[in-house]
Amino acid sequence: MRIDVVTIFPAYLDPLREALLGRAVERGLLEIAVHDLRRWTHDVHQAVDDAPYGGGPGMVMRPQVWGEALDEVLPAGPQPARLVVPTPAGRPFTQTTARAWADEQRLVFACGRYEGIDERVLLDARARGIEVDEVSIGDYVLVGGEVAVLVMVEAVARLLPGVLGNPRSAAEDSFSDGLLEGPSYTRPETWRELAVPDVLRGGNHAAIARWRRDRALERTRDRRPDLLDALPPDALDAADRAV
Ligand SMILES: Oc1ccccc1-c1ccno1
Repeated sequence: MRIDVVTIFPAYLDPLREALLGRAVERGLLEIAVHDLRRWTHDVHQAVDDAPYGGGPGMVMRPQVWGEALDEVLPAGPQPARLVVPTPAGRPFTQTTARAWADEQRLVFACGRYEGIDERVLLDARARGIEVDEVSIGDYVLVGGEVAVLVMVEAVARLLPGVLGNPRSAAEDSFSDGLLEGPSYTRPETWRELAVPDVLRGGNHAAIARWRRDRALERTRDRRPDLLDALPPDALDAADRAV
């Protein structure tokens, strides 16, 4: 997969070169290119924004600059690329989104700032046959899209073959079965007079699986009842419903 990010703050994306993602890039599992949007300005001030039509606070990012940038980064014509625009007004980005995007050949992220990007940039991209997703990483407002891109790129990249050391990690993490993951423990057996649950040390794999499922159901019911409501009717068996 190739990922392109267009931003006025390229250094914000430096964490993509670190740790797990950095190693994935070095191993050729992933290609990441970060582009400074100001490269496509032509004025001495490298202006990327202007006052909003209709008035109101803040500034809007100029279509000319974004249009030239995306013309270069996302050439015209049918192509297996998806343009992702993080915005508080977007559809929710979820693990389901991450799984779907992990199958894409190319993802291009447009980091908006200020009051956002002129709407015509997205209309023009769609008119050029490009899939455009406006997505939100949560119900809160950031200063710009860069942090949202870091979140989404990590969520997608960890699902790519070979990126995680153990593929079971992605298959068994939270949301993989529609539930939140339950509690985890490691050595020592007792720490500050707190003991690891006996069942986890007993070696009975069926009992361990049941215990973990029960804790996941309890946690999901307590913290995210909406996820339980969204499960398909046959997702919970009688033992689950008894929890
Ligand atoms: O609040 C934002 C500002 C700019 C770009 C994205 C966001 C955002 C907020 C939540 N998800 O994305």
